Amino acid sequence: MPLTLALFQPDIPQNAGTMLRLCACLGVKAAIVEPAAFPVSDRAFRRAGMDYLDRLAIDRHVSFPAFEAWRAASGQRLVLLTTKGAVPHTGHVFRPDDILMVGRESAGVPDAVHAAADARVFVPMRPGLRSLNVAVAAAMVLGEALRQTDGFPSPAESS
Ligand SMILES: C[S@@+](CC[C@H](N)C(=O)[O-])C[C@H]1O[C@@H](n2cnc3c(N)ncnc32)[C@H](O)[C@@H]1O
Repeated sequence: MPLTLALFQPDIPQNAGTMLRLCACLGVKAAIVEPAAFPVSDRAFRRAGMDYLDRLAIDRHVSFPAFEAWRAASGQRLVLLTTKGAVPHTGHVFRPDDILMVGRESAGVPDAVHAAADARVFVPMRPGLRSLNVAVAAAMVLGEALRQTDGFPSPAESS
C-alpha cells in the first residue's frame, strides 16, 4: 500500500488543490477529513489542482472519529506534521503505508488529533519563525518518506 497524505479540515482551497496535485503526481493516496472550508467545486481549488484532480481517488471522511474508525480497520500509522512535533522529519523512520496528516492553515489540529497520532514530526526552522506553508511542509515530509521507502515513481516511467 502506498503512503497517504491526509488533509485535516483544509481551509485554503489553493493549498488543498496544490497538495492533491502533488499526490496525483507522486502516486500518493489522498484523504480529506471533513469539514473542509470550501466545496470541491471551488474555483481556486480546481485551478490549483487542475486536471490532476481527475487522476486521483480521494478518500473523504465525514469527521475525525470516522477517519479513526477507518484507520483502526486498516492498521496504518498516523504521522502528524506539526510545528509542535517531537522528532525532525529526517529522524523519523517511515513505513511505506504511513498516513501523513497536515493540519489547518488557521489552527493546526486539535489536541485529540495530537493524542491519536503514532508519531509527530516537524520540519526544523530558524528560531522565531512560526510555520511553513502547509503544502510546502507536506512536500518536504512526503519527499523524505518516499525517499526512505523507495516510493518515488520509477525514473524510467517519468520521462
Ligand atoms: C500554517 S500551519 C498551522 C499553524 C497553526 N497556527 C498551528 O498552531 O499549528 C499548517 C500546517 O502546516 C504544517 N506545518 C507547517 N510548518 C510545519 C513544520 N515546520 N513542521 C511540520 N509541519 C508543519 C502542519 O501540518 C500545520 O498544521
